[in-house]
Amino acid sequence: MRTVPRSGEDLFALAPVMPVVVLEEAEDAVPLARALVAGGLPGIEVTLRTPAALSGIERIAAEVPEAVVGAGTIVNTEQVEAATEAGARFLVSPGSTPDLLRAMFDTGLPCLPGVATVSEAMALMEWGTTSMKFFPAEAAGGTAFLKSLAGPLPQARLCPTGGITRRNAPDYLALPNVGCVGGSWPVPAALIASGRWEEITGLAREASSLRT
Ligand SMILES: O=C[C@H](O)COP(=O)(O)O
Ligand SMILES: CC(=O)C(=O)O
Repeated sequence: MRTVPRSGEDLFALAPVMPVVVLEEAEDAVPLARALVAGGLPGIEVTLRTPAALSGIERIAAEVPEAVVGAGTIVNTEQVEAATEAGARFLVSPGSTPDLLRAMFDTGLPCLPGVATVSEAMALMEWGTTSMKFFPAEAAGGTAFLKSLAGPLPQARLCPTGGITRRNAPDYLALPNVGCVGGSWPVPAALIASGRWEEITGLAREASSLRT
């Protein structure tokens, strides 16, 4: 069944962890997505950091209807267009600039623009959104930053990413302003490169049971 996320909150509701994928080979996209879905992680962020990323998004969107594939590491307006054309169902950026935000929101897709400061979170709320990525989470203050942010900006809901591990993820997920966490730990490059899909399903299963 195809799930259609309409908001950042819908993305947060998919699973406690959003795997952040760096795809070297487009052929790996479909088995990887199937492995993640089988482990309970249907929301998948494929970062636009490799030449294979857009083709990978296209393949997942076409062939794995149970997955909700989005594009990450969007840093310019051309990538917004390319990701949308490839069939991305949500858009993620590591940071926020006015031109990028306008292009992302114009698509009508759910978006998680990146913030690392209080002013950036406030600027995003002026755009009318309370759903955002907190990047780079560990380097920019981690759980202490999020606890402080919840005082003045309790409406902001974030997906911390960058330095999250299976060990510190529960500390983030316990916070009321964390919608989900993002991380590469369920999708290690070495396991993808050697096609060890069952091991990835195992990591995904462990990640998907982190909360509740
Ligand atoms: O830049 C963000 C990463 O792709 C995800 O962060 P991580 O590798 O620290 O989990
Ligand atoms: C940090 C992240 O998720 C991104 O590169 O979009």
